[in-house]
Amino acid sequence: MEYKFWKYQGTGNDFIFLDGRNDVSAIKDNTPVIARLCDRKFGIGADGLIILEEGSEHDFRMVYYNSDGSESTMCGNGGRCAIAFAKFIGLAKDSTVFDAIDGKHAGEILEDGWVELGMINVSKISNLKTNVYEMNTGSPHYVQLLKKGEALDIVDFGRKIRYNDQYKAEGINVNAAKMLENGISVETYERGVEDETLSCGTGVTACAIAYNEFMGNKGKNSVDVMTKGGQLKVSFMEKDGQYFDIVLSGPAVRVFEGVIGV
Ligand SMILES: N[C@H](CCC[C@H](N)C(=O)O)C(=O)O
Repeated sequence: MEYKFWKYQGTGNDFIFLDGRNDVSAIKDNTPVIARLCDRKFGIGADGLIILEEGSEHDFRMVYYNSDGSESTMCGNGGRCAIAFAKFIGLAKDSTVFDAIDGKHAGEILEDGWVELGMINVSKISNLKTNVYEMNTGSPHYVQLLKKGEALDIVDFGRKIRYNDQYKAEGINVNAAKMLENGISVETYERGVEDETLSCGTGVTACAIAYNEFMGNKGKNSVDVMTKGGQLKVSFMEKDGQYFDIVLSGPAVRVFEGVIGV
C-alpha cells in the first residue's frame, strides 16, 4: 500500500509526518515499519515520525515515534513542526491548541515564520552535582553545563550516561550546554535515536532552565540557544524554583513531500 508523507525539519531535527485522517493503521504503532521509514538508507530518513489525528477536544492530537520505531514522550521540535503541518493540512490556523502524550499544548505561527510552542511546567529540577541537572520538559533530560574551554564528545558522553545502571531501563536524553556571551550553545544525544541530533527541543528547554538555575536568575527570562541545526529561544517564568509559561520558539520548515510503499 502507498502512503503520502511530508518531511519537516525544526533546526535540523527532522520528522516524517502522516495525516492520520487517512488510513495509516499499517504504520501506526508498527515499530519495524516506522524504524524502516526513518532509516536514512532504506527509507525516507528522519529522527522521528509524527502522526496528526483529528482532535476530540482540541484542534488535533500528535503521536510521536523515535527513529527506533518506538512511541516516545514529548518532542519539542516535532511539536513546533506539527503546528506548521496542522495549518498546512487544514487541521489548525495560525494559533492552535493540541494534545500530545504529555497533555495540552498551545502554539502560534508568527509573522516571521517562527513557531512558538508552549511546553509543560517544570517543577522538579535535580541538581545532581555541580553543573549537572536532571529534569523532565516533556521528555527526560540530563544536562551537563560546560565550563569555559571545556569540551566533550556528546555521542561518547551521551551513550555512557544513557546506558549506565541508573538510566538504562527507561533511557534519558543527554545534553552538553556551553555558556556564551549571550545565551548558550547545546549539543544533544537523543534517546530513541541513539545518536546526536542537530537539535532537540525538549533538550534545549532543559538546558535553558538549567542555565537559569546556575546563574541564579529569578522571575521572567528568555535564553537564546544555538544548536548545530540553528537558533532557538526558550522563554519562561520562574517562581520559587518552579518554571511555568515555558515557550520554545524557532523555525519549522516543510522540506519535501512524497509517496512511499509499506
Ligand atoms: N528522543 C526524545 C523524544 C524527542 C525529543 C526531541 N526530538 C525534541 O525535539 O524534544 C525521547 O525519546 O525522550
